[in-house]
Amino acid sequence: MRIGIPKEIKNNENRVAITPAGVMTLLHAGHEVVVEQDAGIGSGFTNEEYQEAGAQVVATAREAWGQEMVMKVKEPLKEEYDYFYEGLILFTYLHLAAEPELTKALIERKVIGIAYETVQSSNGSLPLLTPMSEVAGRMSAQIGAQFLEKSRGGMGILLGGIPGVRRGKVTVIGGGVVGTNAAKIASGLGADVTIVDLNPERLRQLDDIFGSSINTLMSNPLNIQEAIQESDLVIGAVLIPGAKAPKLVTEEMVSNMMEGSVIVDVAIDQGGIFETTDRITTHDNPTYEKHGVLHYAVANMPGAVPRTSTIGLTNVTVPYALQLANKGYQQAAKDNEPLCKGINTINGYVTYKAVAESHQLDYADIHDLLSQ
Ligand SMILES: NC(=O)C1=CN([C@@H]2O[C@H](COP(=O)(O)OP(=O)(O)OC[C@H]3O[C@@H](n4cnc5c(N)ncnc54)[C@H](O)[C@@H]3O)[C@@H](O)[C@H]2O)C=CC1
Ligand SMILES: CC(=O)C(=O)O
Repeated sequence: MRIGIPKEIKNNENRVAITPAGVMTLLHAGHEVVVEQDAGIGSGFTNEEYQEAGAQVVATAREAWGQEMVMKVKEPLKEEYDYFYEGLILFTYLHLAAEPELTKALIERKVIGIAYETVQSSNGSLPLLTPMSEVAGRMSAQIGAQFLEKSRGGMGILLGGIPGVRRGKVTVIGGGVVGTNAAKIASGLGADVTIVDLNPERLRQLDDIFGSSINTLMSNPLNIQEAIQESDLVIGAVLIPGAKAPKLVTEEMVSNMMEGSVIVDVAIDQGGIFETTDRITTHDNPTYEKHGVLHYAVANMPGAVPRTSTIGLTNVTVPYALQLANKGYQQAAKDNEPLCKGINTINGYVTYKAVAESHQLDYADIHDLLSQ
């Protein structure tokens, strides 16, 4: 199969969908890889390294997009929809529940859209989301700590406090991969951390992992309201796979938060869990203020640490890309149920229920379509 790797064009998105090592893996299996010029530069991989690994380096995005399968990092932007064609296999983050126009474009052009974030193992884990959630979770505590500084717009709190001065309070809503990694870094910085989750079993696991160094709370509106009112930093880390994020924090709750406190809504890529995170921000202009609270809502946080993120991402995506390329997407999906769950659009149909529900579109069962 011929596999194209375009350069990412989102604001400050320096990741790339494949490393030279990944190119070699695909080449050894008999495939061809076409990389857009400078696609890897932001992650520290030169055109020469891709050529030495056996890739063809091309001058334009159109050439990279003109292959049988395209691997990317971020969901395509409007400028890229024009490259879609019937039968293209697009393997990337898609976050379609929060992207009505992209969903429409994929359906109209009959693209086979396979979303990294909905590839799901039988134990419910999301293997192609996990490494980026680890990165974003760790970053969220660092970023929150920075924006609490007075010069960055925050109230001037040091998360770890000092002897004689109280530590900062951090509430993390959602105790999965992002939440756990946020809590690790925040408690490492010395903050007083509370994790809120809906799943009692997950709360038990968190209690086993962290012991008495963090607090756990059952997710309900009252607990959330009380926890965030006294928090300096609140991190949004809830996910219902494939679905639009639930708005768990109302505007009224935000209006009762302390002046100069900070919200980092990591779940913004699925629409965000705060009523007040009503827009996506960029690395260039990452925050805005509402009700005296600083809001950070960047949807590609790992793009800021591209070297770590690209290697972490491609470690997990390349084995799946290899299956798609070796067998074709139909057989690969039939043989591998977790990969099958990644298929969100095919031949003009939406095959991920939560995406169809988000946009009131008809849903088609992928298994029925694959057996036709
Ligand atoms: N902004 C960015 O750059 C990035 C964003 N993300 C996003 O971060 C979000 C979280 O991802 P993961 O941690 O990997 O997901 P996960 O599936 O590991 O964790 C989600 C957690 O939310 C909990 N949850 C569900 N409903 C809840 C509720 N009503 N109240 C409290 N907790 C609830 C679940 O029990 C689970 O523990 C996703 O939207 C993901 O796409 C991930 C990486 C980068
Ligand atoms: C998960 C995602 O969308 C990202 O890493 O940018």
